[in-house]
Amino acid sequence: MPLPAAQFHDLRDRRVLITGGGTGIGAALVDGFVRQGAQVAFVDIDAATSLELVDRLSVETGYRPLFIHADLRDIDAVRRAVETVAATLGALHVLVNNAARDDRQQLEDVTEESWDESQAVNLRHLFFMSQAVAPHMRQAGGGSIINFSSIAFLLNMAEIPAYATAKAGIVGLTKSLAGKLGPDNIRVNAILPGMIVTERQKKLWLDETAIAAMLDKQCLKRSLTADDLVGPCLYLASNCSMGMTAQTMIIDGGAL
Ligand SMILES: NC(=O)c1ccc[n+]([C@@H]2O[C@H](COP(=O)([O-])OP(=O)(O)OC[C@H]3O[C@@H](n4cnc5c(N)ncnc54)[C@H](O)[C@@H]3O)[C@@H](O)[C@H]2O)c1
Repeated sequence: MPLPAAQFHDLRDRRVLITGGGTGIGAALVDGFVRQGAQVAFVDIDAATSLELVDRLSVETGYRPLFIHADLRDIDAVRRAVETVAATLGALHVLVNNAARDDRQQLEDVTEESWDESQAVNLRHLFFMSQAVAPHMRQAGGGSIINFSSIAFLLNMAEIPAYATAKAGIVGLTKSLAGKLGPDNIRVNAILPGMIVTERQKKLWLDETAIAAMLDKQCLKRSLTADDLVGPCLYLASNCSMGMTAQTMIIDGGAL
């Protein structure tokens, strides 16, 4: 199903930073913000795929998003990325904290190291990204931070104890940051996707049986794709949602 070509005119020239923008939902978001005429930067650990995206968008739209190759588990690299974006594009208006890695693990196999690794890749950088962008958003007169959580933490899924904990933590983080940053006109909201059929999901976890089981739960009887997240994210970034902060938006085809 093609995306409706909605334009959020206030997003033109807005400076936007997206984490994990190289593939999956993040790549659809980079594409979506570029097509709004925003100035887009993204961070990813996967340089090859990210540079392919930059080249494709450059050919298709004439705009080259700024790609920063960094590992978000490294908090110094997180801070450097924000400073690079601010120095190159100017003070940021929008941060989309999207990067994550939904590794499966059995209860008995979780170690202290694997637990900390999961929180580092799925939770910690969202706080430090937000901390680093807040002064730039204040300078810009306000901003919007959009944190990607997941409905997975509400589904009693046995094989993702650390990931589910991180995704639940993102909702708490969103509400705390919204309370702190609201007086500076910085809004903070979370998106909880349901089953989104991306290349990685198809390769690792989503066989026909898993897709059929989720479609059975959904009200909408089609698989959602990365494009289904673009409109909600643009809306949360735009002033169209200017009264909305500290909220969670569930995009799951009605699975919950
Ligand atoms: N796909 C789904 O079904 C689904 C469901 C619920 C929530 N989500 C959430 O949506 C967001 C995007 O998911 P996705 O399915 O597109 O994931 P994905 O794995 O396809 O993409 C994640 C991106 O983040 C990057 N990344 C991972 N670790 C990184 C690191 N340490 N440093 C820098 N970049 C890193 C990856 O290279 C990749 O480009 C995630 O927060 C995920 O938890 C996805």
